[in-house]
Amino acid sequence: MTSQPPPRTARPRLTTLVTVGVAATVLMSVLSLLVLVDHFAIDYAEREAGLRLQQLSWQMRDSLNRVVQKATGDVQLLTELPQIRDAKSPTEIRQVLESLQKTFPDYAWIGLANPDGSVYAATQGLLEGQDVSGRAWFKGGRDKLYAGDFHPASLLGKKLPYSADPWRFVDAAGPVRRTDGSYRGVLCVHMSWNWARRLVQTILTPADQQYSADIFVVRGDGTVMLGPKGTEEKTIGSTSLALSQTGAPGSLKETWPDGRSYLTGFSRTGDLNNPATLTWSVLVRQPEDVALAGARALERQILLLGAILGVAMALAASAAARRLTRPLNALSRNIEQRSGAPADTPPDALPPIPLVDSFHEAQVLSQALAGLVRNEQDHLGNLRGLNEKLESTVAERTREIARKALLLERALAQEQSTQRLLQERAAELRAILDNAHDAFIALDPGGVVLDWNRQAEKLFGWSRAEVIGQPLAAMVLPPLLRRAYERDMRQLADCGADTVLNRRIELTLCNRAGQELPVEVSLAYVPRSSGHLFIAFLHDISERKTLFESMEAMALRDTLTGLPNRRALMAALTEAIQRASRLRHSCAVFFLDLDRFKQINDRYGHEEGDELLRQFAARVQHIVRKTDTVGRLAGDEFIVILENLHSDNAAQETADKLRPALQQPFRLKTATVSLSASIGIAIHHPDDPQDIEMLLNRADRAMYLDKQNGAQQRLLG
Ligand SMILES: Nc1nc2c(ncn2[C@@H]2O[C@H](COP(=O)(O)OP(=O)(O)OP(=O)(O)O)[C@@H](O)[C@H]2O)c(=O)[nH]1
Repeated sequence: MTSQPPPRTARPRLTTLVTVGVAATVLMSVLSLLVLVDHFAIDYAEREAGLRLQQLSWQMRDSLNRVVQKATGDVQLLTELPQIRDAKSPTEIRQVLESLQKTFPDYAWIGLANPDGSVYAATQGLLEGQDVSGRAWFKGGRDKLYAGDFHPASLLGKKLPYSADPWRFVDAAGPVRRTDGSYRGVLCVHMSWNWARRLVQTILTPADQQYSADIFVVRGDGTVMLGPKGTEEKTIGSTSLALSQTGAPGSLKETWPDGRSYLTGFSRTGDLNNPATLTWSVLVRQPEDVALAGARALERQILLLGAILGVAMALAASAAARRLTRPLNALSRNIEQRSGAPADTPPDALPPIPLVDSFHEAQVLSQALAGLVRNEQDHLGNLRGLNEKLESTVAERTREIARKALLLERALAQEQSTQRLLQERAAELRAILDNAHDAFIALDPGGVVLDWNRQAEKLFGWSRAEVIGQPLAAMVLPPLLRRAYERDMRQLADCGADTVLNRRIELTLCNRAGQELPVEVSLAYVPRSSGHLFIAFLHDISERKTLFESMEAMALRDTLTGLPNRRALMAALTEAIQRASRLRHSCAVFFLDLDRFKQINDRYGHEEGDELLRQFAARVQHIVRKTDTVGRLAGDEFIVILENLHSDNAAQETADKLRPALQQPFRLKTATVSLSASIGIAIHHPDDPQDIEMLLNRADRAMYLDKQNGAQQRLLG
């Protein structure tokens, strides 16, 4: 049998694995680098941009603060000038104001209002005589220096020359007092907002403008005073605005209402507690994609470089792997050719394993394979030899097994026949047991019933099913015998043999109804490997017992009179003298002999003689006490045993009672006869020797004397 090679599953080639592995490694490295760049470079770029925007915001804030400071400083300077304080005419004041306006053209209007609010003097005479008492600058500048927030021009806008941007002002005002201390009025400068627009141009470098940086100057109410086109004088709300209003400078990334993400630097101008300053939020924003453009470009370059590097490395790895696997492939092809060759190809006809020397590992592998193939051929040779030997051994064993199988088959057939025979024997035995006249009981050594035939069912009244498995003692033994039975069974089980085994013994058992049952038992012991067995055959001997008892009774009775015979009389007399000694009473024996009985026989025949004897016996029995014993000794001789005598006279008295009674005529079948009986009395006292022969002899002798006396009396009479 040739073993099939395991099915070949499709596996990737080494070249593919190396190429993919190198490409994946490079890709992983590039991706890791990208993650690092993203984490550090983008973060760095974000922080740098935020810092730059924050600095721009500070620059703008400082510039705004400076201009407002300058305006309030100029107002303070003017209010302290004597030409203003003590001027006699508006012209004097106008000259001073206009000369200041020339130095700073963004002062669109400078004027002095009287305490009642009418403009006293102003640059270019604008608004002179007009009432400005309602203006914020007038109210705020009456007592102290005051900076007025961004507002549109009202009256003045129409009087000032045309401007591309609408006129917007920021005011600075302060009180003017004459040198004598009297109140002169309020001086105000309207500063055009254009200066702030210019400021943005100076602060934002061309580079910042190119990168779309925007500056917002926002009033406290959120109105944009300065910002990119379209945003001015509109209200905005952003996190950076809210943060800047707290006074803390900083930068953050946020999404503006246009939906774009911006980096925003923020700060706040002025001082909330100083009315001579203005508090504005300065926000400088730059789109996030513009701010981080450098870092993103770096990211793309790395990705591109990584891709090029990956492809290059993968190609190089693929080439290297192909070069490495070439000798291995040659070896594989050779091995496949060898494997595909028919099984009976002689080893010399197979292509030899080529020795590769392109690199060390391939060289070692080819040498190892060549060695392996040599070893395999050697082993194959050995294996063939072993296989042939094994086949011959197997054939021999197969023959042996076939022979043994045949023997086994015969043994089985024999066994089956023996089994059948055994079953037949068992059936026969069962039939024999069930039809046996005796009851059959099988017991285990513990006295538990194992078998119980039909006769046993009849005898004891228990069915076979009821007693199998039950202890025998509980079923058939009278309670008094159980203990003795259990002891005997133990002895039997211990010794295996006993006096009761293989002998017939008589026992009294009881049946289901509790009636005693005399049985004759023969018990046998059967030693067995599966547990010893006691078997018992029980024969009901009730009838035999009854017969025996009646025979025994008959043996002790006189057949003619039914009285105890001689044998019974001897036994009764023995017991009577024993009782007399024991109870300390006297007893007496009467020896009765009919007188001339022979004549009755001779005259009337034997049957009439028998009848006379029966009537005589009945008459004696009738006269004495029930406890006294009357028996026939032989022929016409009778014995009466009187017990429990209180005195010797009592015996005589009984004899005296008997005599006349016995002399009464006896009615026979053919005649009526009268006769007498001679009575001899022998008394036994408690201390007399217990000798019944002697006692009877004494009574006999007394009877003989009595008979003689009776004969003499008859002769004399
Ligand atoms: N009918 C009858 N006669 C019996 C029986 N046994 C003994 N006899 C007879 O009884 C008679 C006894 O006779 P004896 O011993 O001479 O006594 P007897 O004739 O009475 O004479 P005495 O005793 O001397 O008066 C014999 O004739 C016996 O045959 C019996 O069973 N039936």
